[in-house]
Amino acid sequence: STGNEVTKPESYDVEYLTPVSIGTPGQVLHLDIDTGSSDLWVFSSETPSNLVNGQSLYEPAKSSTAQKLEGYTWKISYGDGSSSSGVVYRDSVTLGGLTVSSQAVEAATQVSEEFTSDSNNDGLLGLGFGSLNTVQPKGQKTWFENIMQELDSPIFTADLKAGEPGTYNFGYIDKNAHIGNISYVSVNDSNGYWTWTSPGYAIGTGALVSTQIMGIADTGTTLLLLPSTIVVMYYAQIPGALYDATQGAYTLPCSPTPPDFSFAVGDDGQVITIPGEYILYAAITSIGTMCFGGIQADSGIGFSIFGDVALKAAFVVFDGGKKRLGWASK
Ligand SMILES: CC1CCN(C(=N)N)CC1
Repeated sequence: STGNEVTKPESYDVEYLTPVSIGTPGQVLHLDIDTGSSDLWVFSSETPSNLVNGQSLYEPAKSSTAQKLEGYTWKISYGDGSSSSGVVYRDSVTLGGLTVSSQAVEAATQVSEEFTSDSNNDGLLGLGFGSLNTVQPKGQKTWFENIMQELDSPIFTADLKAGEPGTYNFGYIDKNAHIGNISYVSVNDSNGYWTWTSPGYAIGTGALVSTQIMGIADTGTTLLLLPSTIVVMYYAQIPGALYDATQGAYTLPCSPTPPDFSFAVGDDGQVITIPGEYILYAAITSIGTMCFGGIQADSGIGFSIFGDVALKAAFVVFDGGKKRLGWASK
């Protein structure tokens, strides 16, 4: 089988939300598909109403196929300091027309302020590796791990776009969605993420700098987080760019358009070029002409993060069968 689903950007492409149907009859929630985590959790009838602010709720009591996993709990915290926790059901979950009949659905009984204030986001659907799943006493498989063997090919692809809807495909590669070759690189899943190593980068029209950049392909992170040395080099090319200690981030003039940023993939010379305009992430209102940089340092994380700023410049194949990533321009 194969499937596909449209995913829509929130403002500033901060995240992309995808319709997912849970239970019988189907309850449609809009979830943040996140290759950097491995829990499928949702706002629910068990989320205290003071923590709910417009989100759609999963109501297991209204699903004839919901089964409570008695004594099972989950608790997760994300890179940005947000967190959630709760209880666990098994129920039918359909994404892109593909149904997993018994998927662990984690119902939130607690969510942090960041989630309460994000009224369009009804929860997360993790597509990292199952080793990251937080359910106790037994970790649960992701939706992709559960559907994989039904798929024509054990893969899914991400085609995120700047300021417009993109697509997640399951089980096949849409040749019309990419330009030129797909270059594949091996994935080390030992930390549960889609971890790979880029062999180098280029700034603007400059020559490729050969250096290994180990990072994760992460649809759930908004920006491109790279080693500080590279980030300093990039913003040094931009008059007026500066590290704003109050924001804890690099900022740059919103005009002119800054240089493109390219990263290499594989040993066949493939590069993915991020247009400079993607690096003008958002205007910093109080200062007016200054913008928040779409490239920031990965300090303290231990690896780089190829988040949406990078992913929306590429067609990316997440190959669960061969544990590899494929990158193509589009
Ligand atoms: C290493 C961190 C990357 C960002 N995260 C995520 N996409 N869920 C959390 C983990």
